[in-house]
Amino acid sequence: MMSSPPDTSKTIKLERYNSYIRRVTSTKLLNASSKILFRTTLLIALILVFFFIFNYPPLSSPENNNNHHHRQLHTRTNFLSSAFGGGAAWEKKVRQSSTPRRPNGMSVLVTGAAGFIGSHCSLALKKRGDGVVGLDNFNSYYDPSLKRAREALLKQHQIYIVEGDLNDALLLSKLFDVVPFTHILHLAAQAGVRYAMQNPQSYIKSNIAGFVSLLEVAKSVKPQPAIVWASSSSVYGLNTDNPFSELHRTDQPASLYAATKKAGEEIAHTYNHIYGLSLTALRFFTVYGPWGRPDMAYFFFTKDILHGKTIDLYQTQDGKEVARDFTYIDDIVKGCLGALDTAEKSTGSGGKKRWPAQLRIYNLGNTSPVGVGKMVGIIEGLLSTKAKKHVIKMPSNGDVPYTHANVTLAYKDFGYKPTTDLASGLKKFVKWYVGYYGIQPRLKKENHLQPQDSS
Ligand SMILES: O=C(O)[C@H]1O[C@H](OP(=O)(O)OP(=O)(O)OC[C@H]2O[C@@H](n3ccc(=O)[nH]c3=O)[C@H](O)[C@@H]2O)[C@H](O)[C@@H](O)[C@H]1O
Repeated sequence: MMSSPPDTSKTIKLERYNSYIRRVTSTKLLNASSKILFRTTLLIALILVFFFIFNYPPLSSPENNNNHHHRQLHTRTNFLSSAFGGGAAWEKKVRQSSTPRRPNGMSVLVTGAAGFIGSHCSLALKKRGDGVVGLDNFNSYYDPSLKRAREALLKQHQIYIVEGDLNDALLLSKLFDVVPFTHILHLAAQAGVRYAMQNPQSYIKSNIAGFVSLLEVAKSVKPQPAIVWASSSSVYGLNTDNPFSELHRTDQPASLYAATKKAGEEIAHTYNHIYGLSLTALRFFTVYGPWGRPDMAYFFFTKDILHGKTIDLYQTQDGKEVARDFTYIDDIVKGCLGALDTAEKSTGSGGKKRWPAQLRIYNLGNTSPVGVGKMVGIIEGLLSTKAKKHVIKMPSNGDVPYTHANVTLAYKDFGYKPTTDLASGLKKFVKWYVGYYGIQPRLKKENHLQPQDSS
């Protein structure tokens, strides 16, 4: 008799049930362990964030940490440091470059260090043993490759230029965290009188907003640095008294460029008055020389004459030649260093002044104006090439007919005495120009125009 098959349905059901329980349990276990993993990761992340916000090791002097505003900026910059190449290696470069090599040497932040006057002043400061760190945004107002070449020259002298903008308050604050600068030589600006009609906002951005951004940081740090900065002969505008004295009126600017420089002088007054910042404005008069600015007339006249291109020579409305108190770069550098050397310490702390601080304005010119026709004549002689001239009435574009500096005040306070006449200065410029651009013009032997590499 065939026995009936055993009834397995119950066993199968039980096994299915068991395997279902096993699957559910293992999934639950898996879920539980991922939850633990997720929560642990979250906790670690929170601890890290907390650590970075409140416990990041301070880079600044202990005084800085007393300043709440400054500390807030400081904390935020730590997060951004990678954005502008911060970090240990960056800080080391900044520290090395800014360390003075002479007793009681200065530690100077030079803004616009890749610019014409900025690069010359940085080199002069470094050569005499002061510490220098540059700041420059390398904008393309004129050929940035010239700015890069100046940067390379400074690098050969162990001067580091930080690439950044004046309006980047976090970067400025970070720089002061790393170095307690004793001085700022503020030369970064949107220059050029006529370009202001093409790009007015760039003047507001650099010369007003950028200046205020720098002053805001300078007034907050402890100790506050002393500031020497570039104003301009153009502030005399429509003034007709001659030679221009610091006592003459400067409330009639002829260009937006001049207006922003004049505004800078008023803003400087405010920061001196409220916060006790020591501020010195230098009114530069048409500065020229090796490594100069390609947007300036002497520079592009040289280029155009060499290329056989016609140049425009401006005349006043009544048919007179326009003239400038052209000032050679080496004289200007001496003036800048003299102003830095006689700058007194700022007097503010914790957001207000403790007692009145120094506030100064000086003309730095050459004291002997030269007509643009004569200037072109000198260049023609040096290049042994006749210029193709197009004499026109000065367009109404912000230009002024005449500048002439009285420098008595700068002489009295720091011995400023220009010593280079236009012919000698232009000779040095042309030597540099033909060397830098690798040009061999039909040089007269007697001009001795062998290329040189710097001034
Ligand atoms: O002292 C300053 O504070 C300023 O100096 C400089 O301005 P300026 O004195 O105007 O120099 P610059 O342009 O070289 O013109 C020189 C002469 O050539 C005449 N000029 C100019 C162009 C032209 O095509 N033809 C011409 O005759 C022109 O009429 C003038 O007579 C700086 O650029 C400026 O940034 C600011 O720092």
